[in-house]
Amino acid sequence: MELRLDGLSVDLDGRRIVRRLTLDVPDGRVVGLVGPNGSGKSTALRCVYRALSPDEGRVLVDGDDLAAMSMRDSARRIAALTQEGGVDLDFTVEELVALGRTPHLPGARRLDARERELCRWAMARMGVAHLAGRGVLELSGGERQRVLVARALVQEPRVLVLDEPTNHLDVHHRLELLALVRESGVTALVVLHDLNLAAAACDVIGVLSEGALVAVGTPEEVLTEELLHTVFGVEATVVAHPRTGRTQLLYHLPTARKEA
Ligand SMILES: Nc1ncnc2c1ncn2[C@@H]1O[C@H](COP(=O)(O)OP(=O)(O)OP(=O)(O)O)[C@@H](O)[C@H]1O
Repeated sequence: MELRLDGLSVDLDGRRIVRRLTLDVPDGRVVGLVGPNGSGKSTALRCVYRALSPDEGRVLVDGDDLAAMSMRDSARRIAALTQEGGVDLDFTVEELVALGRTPHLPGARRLDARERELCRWAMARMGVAHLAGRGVLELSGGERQRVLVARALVQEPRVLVLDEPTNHLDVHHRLELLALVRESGVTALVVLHDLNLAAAACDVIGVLSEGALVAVGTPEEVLTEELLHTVFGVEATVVAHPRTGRTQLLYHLPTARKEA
């Protein structure tokens, strides 16, 4: 299933936050959206999971305009792991994970045996099976994040939208999560701050700056020393990973300016 952001513009409080953003996520590919703080990444993603309607442009899923779909219909196709998808009700872990099935449950139907097995699989896959009976409010930030990923998995989405999914996760779980997204074959659009993780995990990277897409291509094409300097204001040396050959960045700490 392919996702297309087609000329999206978003105005908030009279300010244009996203400017004519067009970006394709081909079927089964992982596309990263990166950019400095405040460049409009989360705002663009919010249009995809329908927390916002764009002022211009459309979001297309396999050519179908999201705006013309029912919320339930789009929730069957798209799962989102968001910054605002917090948990404020005291569900147990297994209850929260089971809620991922909601878009697929007509009326008050209960989970069937396959769906219960799917929930167990997702909790095991995210390493939270041992927390099944615990209240989600008692979990650490990283545990909770992994529970939310398990909930997104049981939704069995064709498109996954992830806003900074590695927040709160230790390095092991960061790598596991991105490997899982890659292996799952799901079409994924993911906002990442860590450019080395983006380079390792994404087929294509789009770079937003002040709401506009200023570069798009493979990590190797996009993550140049010049772009890092002009868009992010950092100095870095671009190298090829000695084992995988993929682009990686070695950052230079800014030199402290000496007082005159
Ligand atoms: N509801 C809102 N009302 C007004 N302005 C908003 C609103 N939400 C976001 N903004 C502004 O839009 C701009 C882009 O915000 P957004 O969260 O999309 O950026 P981002 O690229 O995801 O940033 P970060 O990397 O810091 O998470 C920011 O200047 C922000 O202050």
